[in-house]
Amino acid sequence: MKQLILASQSPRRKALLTQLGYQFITQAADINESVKPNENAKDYVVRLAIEKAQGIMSVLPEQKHTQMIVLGADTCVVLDDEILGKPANEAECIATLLRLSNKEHQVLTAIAVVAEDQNSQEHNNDVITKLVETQVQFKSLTVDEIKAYWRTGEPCDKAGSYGIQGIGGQFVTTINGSYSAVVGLPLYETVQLLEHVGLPSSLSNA
Ligand SMILES: Cc1cn([C@H]2C[C@H](O)[C@@H](COP(=O)(O)OP(=O)(O)OP(=O)(O)O)O2)c(=O)[nH]c1=O
Repeated sequence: MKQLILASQSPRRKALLTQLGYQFITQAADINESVKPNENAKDYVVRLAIEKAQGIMSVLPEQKHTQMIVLGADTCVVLDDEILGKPANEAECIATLLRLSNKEHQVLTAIAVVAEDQNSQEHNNDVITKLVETQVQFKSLTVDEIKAYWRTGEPCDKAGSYGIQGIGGQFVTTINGSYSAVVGLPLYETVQLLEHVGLPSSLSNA
């Protein structure tokens, strides 16, 4: 038997994985999200996705007849090679959204799947990853508009201070890439990785 665990506290990731028809449980991974010196954005999101998945795998109790499979993900917004994180307060939200205003930025989402190696005594678990990059173009924003957006409460827990799936969707003029990746979990790539570790999608006969 296999048990899938989503290493996330994000309601959006939970909803997206549910949308695919997978049975899973969630467990929030508590990791240090600071960027390492000289670490680029792509390396950063991949490292965090792996650390979230491995962090949960390392605290799971061993099950005799069940193989544990943990999925972790991380999303960040990048403008001119700079990572724009979640806003700590209104001023940071305003500063971030003014920078995104009338420009194109990148949203990077990495996913990592760690599958328990039941034959190994040393916990040599396999890790596989995917990185998805999406280009997002914003309309021009005014400070008043951004202040009103902050008051909705939507930006506070979102990378780049906006949610494309919510009220913030009206800022986006075009997107080139994966919508689900911007929200937090790329559906196509998630199925690819899960199928690779023996968890077929609900549409597969495998
Ligand atoms: C750009 C963008 C980000 N986001 C979200 C996705 C992520 O949940 C969040 C980025 O933070 P993450 O650190 O990737 O995830 P999280 O802290 O919400 O959850 P966990 O680490 O437990 O998995 O921003 C949106 O919901 N919509 C958007 O349009």
